[in-house]
Amino acid sequence: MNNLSNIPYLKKAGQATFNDRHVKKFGELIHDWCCQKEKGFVIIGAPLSKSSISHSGATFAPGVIRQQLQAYSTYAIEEERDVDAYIYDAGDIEMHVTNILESQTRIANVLEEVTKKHPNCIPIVLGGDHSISYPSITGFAKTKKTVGAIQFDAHHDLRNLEDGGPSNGTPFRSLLESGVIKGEHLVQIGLRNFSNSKAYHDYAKEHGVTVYTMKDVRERKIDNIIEESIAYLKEKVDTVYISVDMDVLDQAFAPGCPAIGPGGMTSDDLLQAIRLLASEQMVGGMDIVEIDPTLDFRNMTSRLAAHIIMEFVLHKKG
Ligand SMILES: N=CN[C@@H](CCC(=O)O)C(=O)O
Ligand SMILES: [Mn+2]
Ligand SMILES: [Mn+2]
Repeated sequence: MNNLSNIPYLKKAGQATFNDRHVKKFGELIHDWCCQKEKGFVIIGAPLSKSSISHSGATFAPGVIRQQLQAYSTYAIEEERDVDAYIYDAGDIEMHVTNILESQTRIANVLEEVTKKHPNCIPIVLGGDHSISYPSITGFAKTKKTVGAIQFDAHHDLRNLEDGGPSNGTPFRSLLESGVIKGEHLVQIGLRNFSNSKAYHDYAKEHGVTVYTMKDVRERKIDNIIEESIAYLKEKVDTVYISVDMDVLDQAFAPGCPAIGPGGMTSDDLLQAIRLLASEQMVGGMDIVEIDPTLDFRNMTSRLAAHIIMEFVLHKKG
């Protein structure tokens, strides 16, 4: 065997990079999943984007978000604290090539299995388009009592299913219609003008969904909105799942979303919302969806997703 490994300075491809002995990379906290039962976080990729109503390469997002986690350090200077958490990477769920319903069933089954076998691990699901939230929350809810959801989104995602089946425009309609979550247990934050229709706003009102538009976000501090949402859900549900559709952000912060537009949230507000939610014990799961890395600029949107994960892990209580 030609043992090149003995040659000084010759390293494995991709590993001949600068290393500072005093810096720990966030990626070093992430371990392969090997059925541990400890408390911690488990990253699961759900690379489905054939269900998107507009062109989407969100199937590539789990891999790109993982790469971004390798780029940052574990040190949070604002808190003067190093993140010290168990994060497992369970890998990606294999999607069916042509059968979207089959792919969604696989997502539900995996979420159910993971949360059943490892009830102390908090799932962080990386989409994929937003259609993955229906099966993800369905699987997650199987082992929980009453589940509520806080959805960050420019859109209601309450579209009818007749016009296109279970797409990225329908996950919350499906969750409400299947009874997995009740309308009064759903809080939507960041809805924007010209991105929705009256019919779906009416549907949301009729079903008791709490809606905070961008006007609410602009006029009230995000802290107040989150505080109010949690106080409201605490009275009604046992567990809260956060669903982050990255198109809730202004196009300036999230160029890698299929449905970009102006007048959205700042990355600062979204990260602050995540910090506040993470510090609530009842928050038990999260997904991040709608990033198409093929549309992105310097992986800005995936970097922000990585920061959402890092702030969530840093601030998580319970
Ligand atoms: N989660 C996204 N929902 C959007 C989809 C936008 C798009 O893919 O173009 C919606 O229903 O309008
Ligand atoms: Mn959206
Ligand atoms: Mn959405």
